[in-house]
Amino acid sequence: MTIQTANLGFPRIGRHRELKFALEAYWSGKADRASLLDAAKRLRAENWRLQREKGIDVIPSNDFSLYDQVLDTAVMVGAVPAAYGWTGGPVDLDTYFAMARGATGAGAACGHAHHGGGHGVPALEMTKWFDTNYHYLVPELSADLTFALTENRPLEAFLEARALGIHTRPVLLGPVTFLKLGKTRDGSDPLALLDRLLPVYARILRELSEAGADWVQVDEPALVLDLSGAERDALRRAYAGLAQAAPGLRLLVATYFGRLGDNLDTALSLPVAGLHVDLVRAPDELDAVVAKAPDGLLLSLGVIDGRNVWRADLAALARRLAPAIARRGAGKLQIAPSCSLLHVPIDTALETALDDELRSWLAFATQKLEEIALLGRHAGGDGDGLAAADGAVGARLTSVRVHDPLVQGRLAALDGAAQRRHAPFAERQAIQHRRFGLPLFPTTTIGSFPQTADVRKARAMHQRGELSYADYKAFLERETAATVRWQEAIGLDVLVHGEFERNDMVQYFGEQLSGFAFTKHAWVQSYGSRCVRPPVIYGDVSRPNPMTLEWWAYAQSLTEKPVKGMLTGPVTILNWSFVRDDLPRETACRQIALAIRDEVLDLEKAGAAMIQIDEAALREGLPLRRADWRRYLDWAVECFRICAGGVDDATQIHTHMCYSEFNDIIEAIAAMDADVISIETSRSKMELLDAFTGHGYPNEIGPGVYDIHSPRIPEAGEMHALVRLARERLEDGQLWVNPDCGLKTRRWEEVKPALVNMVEAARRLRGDALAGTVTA
Ligand SMILES: Nc1nc2c(c(=O)[nH]1)N[C@@H](CNc1ccc(C(=O)N[C@@H](CCC(=O)N[C@@H](CCC(=O)N[C@@H](CCC(=O)O)C(=O)O)C(=O)O)C(=O)O)cc1)CN2
Ligand code: MET
Ligand SMILES: [Zn+2]
Repeated sequence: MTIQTANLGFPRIGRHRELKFALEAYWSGKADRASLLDAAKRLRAENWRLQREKGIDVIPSNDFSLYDQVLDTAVMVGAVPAAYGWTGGPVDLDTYFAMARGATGAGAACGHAHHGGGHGVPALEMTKWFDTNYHYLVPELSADLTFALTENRPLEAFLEARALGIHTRPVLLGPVTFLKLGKTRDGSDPLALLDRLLPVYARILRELSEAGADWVQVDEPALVLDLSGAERDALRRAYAGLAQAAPGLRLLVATYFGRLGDNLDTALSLPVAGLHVDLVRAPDELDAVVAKAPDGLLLSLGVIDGRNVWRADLAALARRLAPAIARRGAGKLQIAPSCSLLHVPIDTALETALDDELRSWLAFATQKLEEIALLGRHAGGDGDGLAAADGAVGARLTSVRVHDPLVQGRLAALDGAAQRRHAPFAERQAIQHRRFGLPLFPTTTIGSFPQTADVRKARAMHQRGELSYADYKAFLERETAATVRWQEAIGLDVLVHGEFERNDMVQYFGEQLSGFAFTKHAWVQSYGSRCVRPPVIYGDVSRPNPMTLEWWAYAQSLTEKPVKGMLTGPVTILNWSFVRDDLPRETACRQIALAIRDEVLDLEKAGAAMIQIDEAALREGLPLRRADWRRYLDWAVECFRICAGGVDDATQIHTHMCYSEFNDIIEAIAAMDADVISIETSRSKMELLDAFTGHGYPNEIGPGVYDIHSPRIPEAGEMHALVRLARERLEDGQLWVNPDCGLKTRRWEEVKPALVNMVEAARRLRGDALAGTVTA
């Protein structure tokens, strides 16, 4: 028995990151508009052909984007804020990129900044797409916004595919999720705009139908979130309207990233022709969905994991699906990935440096298409035809490479003591203040300094064997030394080594830990043209050798000032890696925590007096449903404490978090008990600090005063004013002065004057404090 197969979306960056290079060439003025659009068109064609070749019956279109699909939707419906100077009609490319990345006064796209735009227009705010490491641009809405169709992009994509002989199912971001992801400047409810938005969607659907589309995929991942009654009503109202938009056109509502849970009845009651469910995140929902779905509803079963890289156990899946098929009939079902394949790399075949065994365990987007096709052909059977394909799955679970008795023993012996610093914070603080003798408002940075083209080039040459390790190391030492001297010269109080040796704050550690595999070409889009290669955790994790020690020691040897040891924390490493599916996440995280603890203790032994453990992704890893928060936060905080718990009271533990909102989780942040936390606050004008004030947060805090996502250089006066706002909320003795985040994506020309100004701001603050001019 065969079942129809479908895909929800394919990575758009390109096998060799063609889109990244085309975008960056365009932004830098090295290539023109036509060559960018041409590169994009070639990528779309390549993706459609691949999906057809692999045997996918239902192929998506309009899953491509030059920058971000949420931005595309905003632009399509005319949600372009006045600041961008758009006056109607199709939104041109430079306005589009100005919304994505900001623009300088001349109206040209700015340097390599992704975000923020000097004197011209700032970019839209950017934030995490659900619980992924993909970032979308936040639609800026207002109560008086009138929507208008600027250009029917889904229609263009549909016609483009048809010209290649491929009949596609266009993808739209659903109106309710779109509004829910947006923000209104006036604080009004974005969903109040729904009735004005629906006619635009209706017109898009009508035009698609007239052009010959028979199905449209409408993504409503909001259905896996905690929804209010009003939000559920909005969904019902939206689809009651859209279902009437075009006679004969069928809508499939796609949900993903979690269980429907208490939204299941709402989802099943929408007057649409199809519903997609994520059966990887919510395997237990299959029975309920099948039992409750109205007879005529097409169910798209998301059984191939769109968020992870492991080969699926197809025989087991076929067996699991058999009862559903028997009950509903193959004609009313589709086999699909759990979500768009945007979040996985493109093809394992490029990973020629991985050993064959490991590679045989992996499925990237291309292999997932094959899995979907295979399952579609054999579903409903006894799985016999699939047994051969699954050899790799069994081999992985039992492989000796995966299991390390030493790690397991260490984990079993772990008790609460590992997590406890000796003295409470107040006592540690006194000891540390005596040890360091820092001034009030000590200045520091978050870790990385500019990753210039030269630094990346040297690393690439070293990897290709064109630069010896000795020469590469000497090069990095020169960069590090120059950066340490410069920090000293401008009068920063606490220095960093600059992270020049790191390709990425997660991958760098993944490459040195046992139990991790790393890839050469397995890029995944993070935002716009920026990509990451998430390491793959396949086995028990340990740290065979120190990972950062020599870089820290080298930097510290050059100065009397404290240089922070710089580590990425276990929760962030976990959240930004592909993780094992044969072990609970929290267990994998504890293993990483023990490895980082080893590094912390080695750094301390070598003399590091301050050690920063970055947990940039701790807040972002928060489960989508509030009911799941407590459990996650408990083990996430425990893991951080395992890293930090072994050090002396005189050793100062720092942590850093960015893009974070803390109100909901401030108690967990306090429970981490880092001596100093640096956070992103400059754009929110210190409002973020209210969370810390309201709860009487006792430890030290460095609220970011320099928005590193923008090429703009802040004045000393502005930063001084920001810290004055912070002083209204916190004690002087608690406050540090630092940027929002690392400086790796910035240029030296921006960083140098900005940090000089930051040091000047701290000097003025010390003057204020002496003069007692500001009440604390
Ligand atoms: N993992 C992760 N997630 C994160 C962040 C982060 O820093 N890391 N920050 C937040 C924002 N996300 C970000 C994601 C990526 C980048 C970023 O800068 N990515 C770089 C790649 C970084 C990298 O891995 N660099 C490698 C490889 C560089 C490269 O492309 N080399 C060329 C060759 C270059 C040459 O020959 O000159 C090649 O391989 O083709 C290196 O430096 O070694 C990019 O897309 O350009 C920044 C922020 C949230 N999530
Ligand atoms: N230490 C890291 C850096 O400065 C922290 C970055 S958080 C995304 O780059
Ligand atoms: Zn950061």
